[in-house]
Amino acid sequence: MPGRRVVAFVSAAELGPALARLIVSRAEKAVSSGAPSFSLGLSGGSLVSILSKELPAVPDLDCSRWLVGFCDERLVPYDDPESTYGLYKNQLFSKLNLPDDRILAINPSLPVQQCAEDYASKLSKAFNTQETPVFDMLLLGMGPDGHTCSLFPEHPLLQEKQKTVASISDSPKPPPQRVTLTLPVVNAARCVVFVSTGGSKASVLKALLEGGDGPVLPAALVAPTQGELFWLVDEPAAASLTLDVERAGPGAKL
Ligand SMILES: O=C1O[C@H](COP(=O)(O)O)[C@@H](O)[C@H](O)[C@H]1O
Repeated sequence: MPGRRVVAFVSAAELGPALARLIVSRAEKAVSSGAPSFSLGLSGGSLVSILSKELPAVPDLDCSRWLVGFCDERLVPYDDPESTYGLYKNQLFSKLNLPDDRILAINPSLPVQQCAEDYASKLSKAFNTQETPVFDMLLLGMGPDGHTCSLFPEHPLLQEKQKTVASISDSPKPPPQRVTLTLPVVNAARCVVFVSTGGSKASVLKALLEGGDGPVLPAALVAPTQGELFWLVDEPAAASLTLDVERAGPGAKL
């Protein structure tokens, strides 16, 4: 795929600081271009601990102009260990100078469909548009089944073209009720970064990046129309790949 960069790091410990540098560089680019904010969409899962370790370690990081949303979220109270917002609030946001009103979170007390509509209207307001919001950067994970956000293999939500945010009540990965950005929003972003680490991702990563039998995996449908696409992986995840992969050393700047 033209423009896609697949970058392999020896370990997740080397990948983390490079990811933090990439976020900071795109934040500086957005802010210096005169944009009112740097809009960043976070995913849950393994990204929570990577970001919670790496971002607070960036010297003098100024997040006062960041606008942070969620690529997907589980419909559980904030104090539930499955709440992505709850995890970031405790592990990351409390360590950054990120004002509360710059964080766009779901309202988990609403029924799931209303919750998705409510989150969509928060995005519309924050991005000041009735059209597709364009995030400066989205950070995505990929499950071992090839799902990303809460977009699962062979699920009808993969066909969603109108909504910016959708609800799902039958997520194959618990908890079953979630809200998720849709593919049109993901593919409108200026920069999309997948982070995939560990040997459990090796076979799906190969199928996804090199093609394979079976239905198209949700993560393979991520192809930003104008933006950059990065796959940051560690050696265990990259172990089965035969395509050309950039090898990055410590201190790599992307
Ligand atoms: O359930 C989810 O899983 C994916 C992938 O998580 P990972 O731990 O395999 O990286 C995550 O991106 C998504 O936000 C989350 O809701």
